[in-house]
Parts: sequence; structure tokens; C-alpha cells
Amino acid sequence: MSDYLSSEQNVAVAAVRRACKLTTSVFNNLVKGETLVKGDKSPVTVADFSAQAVINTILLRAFPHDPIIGEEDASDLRTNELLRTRVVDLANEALSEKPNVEAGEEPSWGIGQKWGADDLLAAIDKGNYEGGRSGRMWTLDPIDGTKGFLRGGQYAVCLALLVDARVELGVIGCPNLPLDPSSPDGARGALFVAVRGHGTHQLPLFPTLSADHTHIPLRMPTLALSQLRFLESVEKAHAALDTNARIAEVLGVTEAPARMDSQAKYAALARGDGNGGVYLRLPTGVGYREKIWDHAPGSLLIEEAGGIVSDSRGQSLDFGLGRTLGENFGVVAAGKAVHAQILEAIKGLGGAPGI
Ligand SMILES: Nc1ncnc2c1ncn2[C@@H]1O[C@H](COP(=O)(O)OS(=O)(=O)O)[C@@H](OP(=O)(O)O)[C@H]1O
Ligand SMILES: [Mg+2]
Repeated sequence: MSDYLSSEQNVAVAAVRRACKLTTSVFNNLVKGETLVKGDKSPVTVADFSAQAVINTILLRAFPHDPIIGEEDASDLRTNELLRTRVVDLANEALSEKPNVEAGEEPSWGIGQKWGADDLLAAIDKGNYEGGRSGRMWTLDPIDGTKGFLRGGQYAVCLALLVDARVELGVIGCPNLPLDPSSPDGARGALFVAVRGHGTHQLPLFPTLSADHTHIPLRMPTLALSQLRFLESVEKAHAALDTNARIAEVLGVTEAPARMDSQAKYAALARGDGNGGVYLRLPTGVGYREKIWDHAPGSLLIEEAGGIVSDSRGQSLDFGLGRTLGENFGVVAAGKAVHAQILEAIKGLGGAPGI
């Protein structure tokens, strides 16, 4: 682990690990359980709120002066007692587990104890920061890829620290991502940590041995266009998949795209899964603004693994605009060798809808 932001890394890793344990247990108990009616989103709702309560509680105690841009707010919990009780119980289960001192956890982070409902709701609401161009701030997506979570597919717990609108630390927990991409049926649960200037590393999300704390450095492979495989969203509503197919044709990419929910795509790309090579996310129409928490940690994972992330016109992503990024720009994440050619192909097609 690098010395730069070492206590922030420790805190963020511990917080994301605890939240991922919680979401995994919600999935195993509620989503897989036979009681779930098709279309019932309540497990993802409780998991979302309680994961944000856990992470914000820890951040608040470890770095009391840092604001947080979080996806959720607690207003629904103030009016729904049943939901509130479930969230408080789940968050306390995750927070009260005693600090793992060997893994660098500290009791002063509010762990190893239970919290009252008021404290936990206030912690969730601490995620209401509007963002901006100056100072330190965290951004959190407690469950990115909610649809993937419900399907038992990919989802991610995503946390980043920004300083003066630049992402300095990105931590992404992917409970369902195979630890070793060459054994897709092997152990699942991978954790990714990127620190500006110090690379992107992978470690097991749920360590059992002390050797599991070893950080493995990630480097994106250098691929030619003909070897590329596109990584893209599962949901047609979230990205212009038809445009992706046209761009693939222009570039001579023949491999069928890999579809994956959530920022797990950035993580998979950073470690070169399945000949990944490009994550294309072009808007489906006019008006949608991408959220800061959907791209801040993932983009640093790519950059620190040697790749480039830009909007579809080649500009770097601007994280200083508030809770969202600019309108209708799309995201192109790829290895250095092919990024410019992909931008050319997008331009050649006259951009994407809404660009
Ligand atoms: N219309 C539209 N356009 C673009 N993006 C949208 C749109 N609607 C939602 N979202 C955001 O997409 C997040 C999930 O994106 P994914 O990359 O996981 O795609 S997908 O799950 O395969 O759909 C998803 O994140 P979560 O809400 O955290 O799941 C949303 O923030
Ligand atoms: Mg999201």
C-alpha cells in the first residue's frame, strides 16, 4: 500500500468491505429466498440504505470534516417505520462486528458498536453534499447496478475521494466478480483500490488468510483494435448499445460484446478481463446527466492501470460540476493504444444520439 492517503485507503477499504458483506447477506437471505415476489425491489432498497449508513458512519467518524456526495437520502426511512427498522438492524449488524485490527480497522471509526436510528439516518443524510470544484469530498454509490444485484449478476459498492475535483482515491467492491478472471467459476469477491500516482491494485474482497491482504498491481493489456472486445451495459435504457454495434463494425471488432452491470465494468477493464479493451457508454438520448458516483472511482481504476477515460469528444471527465457530470457526453474508457481510434469512429458516425 502506498503511503499517500494511507489512512484514507484503510478507512475506505474497511468501509467498502463491511458494506459488501452486508449486501451479500441481503442477497442470500432476501433475494434468493423464495419469499421475493417478482419485481419486488425492497431487498435492493434496504441494502442500498444500510450500505450507505455503514459507509457514511465510518467516514464521519474517521474524517469528520469531509463532505460526502451519496446517492441516497433518508427521507423514505423517516416515514416508513418497517423499512427504517430493517435498515437500522442491518447497518448495526455490519457496524457492530468487532474491529479487525490486523486488517487496520480502528474502534474510533464507530465500529464494534451499535448506533441508534437517529444517528444512522443522520449518517445517510450526510451524503447530501452538492459537490463542487474545491476541497476534499467523498462520493458514494452504495449499490451501483441495482438491476444486476437483483439478478444475481454484477453490482459494485463504489467509493471515491476527490480533492479539488480530481479523483485521488477510488475503491470498488465487486462481491460477484470472480477473483481470478481465468477461473470464472472460482471464488468470487474482488476489491479494487486505485490511488493517484500509485497504481490500481486488486485484493480479495473477503480475505480469510493474512496472505490475502497482498495487493496485486493491475496493468491494462496493450491490445490492437482487432483483438478488442467491447464492454457495455446490460440495460438498453442505460447506454446506446446499437451505436456501440455500429462503432464495432467500423473498427472491425468481431468479438461479441461482454455485457455487465455496474462499475464492475471499469474494474474488469482495468485488469484486462476476457480481452476487454474498451468500455463504451454513450447516451441513449438527450437530457440524461451521468452521476458523479457512477464514474469517479471507476475512472481512476482505469487511469492508474494505464488506460484513458474521456467523454465521447475526448475531453476528460469534469468532476467539479456537482452531483452530476455534464449533459449528454458519454464515456469512453480504453487502453492508450486504441482510445484515439475509438473517438475517431464515434466522430465518423456523427457522434451518438444527444451528443
Ligand atoms: N437513462 C440512463 N442513462 C444512463 N445511465 C442511467 C440511466 N438510468 C440510470 N442510469 C445509471 O446507470 C447505472 C447502472 O449502469 P450500468 O452500467 O450498471 O448499466 S446496467 O446496470 O447494465 O444498466 C445506474 O446506477 P444504479 O442506480 O446505482 O444502479 C444509474 O445511475
Ligand atoms: Mg450507480
